[in-house]
Amino acid sequence: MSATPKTALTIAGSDSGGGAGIQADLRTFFACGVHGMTAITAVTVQNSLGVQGFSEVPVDVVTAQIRAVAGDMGVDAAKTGMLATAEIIHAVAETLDEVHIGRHHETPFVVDPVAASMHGDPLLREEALEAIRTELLPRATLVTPNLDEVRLLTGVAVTDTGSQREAADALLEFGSQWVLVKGGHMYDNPECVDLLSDGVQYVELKGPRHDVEHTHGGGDTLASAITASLAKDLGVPDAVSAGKRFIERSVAEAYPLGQGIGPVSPFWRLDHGA
Ligand SMILES: Nc1ncnc2c1ncn2[C@@H]1O[C@H](COP(=O)(O)OP(=O)(O)OP(=O)(O)O)[C@@H](O)[C@H]1O
Ligand SMILES: Cc1ncc(COP(=O)(O)O)c(N)n1
Repeated sequence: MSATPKTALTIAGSDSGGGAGIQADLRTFFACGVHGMTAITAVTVQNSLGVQGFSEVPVDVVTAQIRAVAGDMGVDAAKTGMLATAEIIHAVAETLDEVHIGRHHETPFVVDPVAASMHGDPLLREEALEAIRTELLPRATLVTPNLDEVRLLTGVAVTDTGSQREAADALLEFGSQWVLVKGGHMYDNPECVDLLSDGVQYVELKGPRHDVEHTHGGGDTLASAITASLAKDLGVPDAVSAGKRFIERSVAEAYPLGQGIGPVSPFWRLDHGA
């Protein structure tokens, strides 16, 4: 018998292509050595060319999955990805309080405010943005938006590292403890600069910008790697630094798959032998 590893819960949508969503989260948790658990919110029909459709999971089944694992196995850290509707967000927020997950409890909670796929296909109903602002962000230990999500949530258009700081301040107004404004979409910057802040500290995490077109699942992989480190009791700045190193290697090792955009790869962390 082995020692029980730390546990991480992802509340997100399934990607049939295996590169993003629940599948990206689980393979990242595995590569980071934590036991992954899931509450599936929606089933997408998706491949490397985009999202062809999705069906939401009934709200009571979403919340029952959270209660089932939290009540029995225990959760050391949790994250959200695709939540699809305001109704699901509302129910998830209430259930997280019930099982003591979030910034006002002991268990850290990362919100990746997924609004659309990288192909531009919507994964969140428009009216649900307000539920993310008012119900999820006040409960978040950390929120990890990309630049499109920053604009949707705050109205701030980030074009450079100066406006990244303005966006971080605007996001913190909604009540999360920390924000990470991801800079992957600042394409004219030769580096990928993500800004982490709690309103007191402003930390720029810099890495090389790899010249790869296959970055599907990059945001999910980063948020999951951070969640795995939080589950292992790292503080937020250390967990985010570890996550940034993890995604930088995973982008460098991304592979083509299908006719469109292939996934980033956490396989580098594993033993490639045999
Ligand atoms: N070409 C790249 N080379 C290295 N790191 C990258 C590259 N593109 C993105 N990153 C990093 O990957 C992470 C995700 O960033 P991004 O801003 O692209 O988020 P996202 O849009 O949610 O991701 P995606 O849509 O790919 O799932 C960030 O840490 C970012 O700096
Ligand atoms: C189920 C699900 N969750 C999240 C994403 C975002 O990932 P990406 O921005 O790489 O398309 C996705 N495409 N599908």
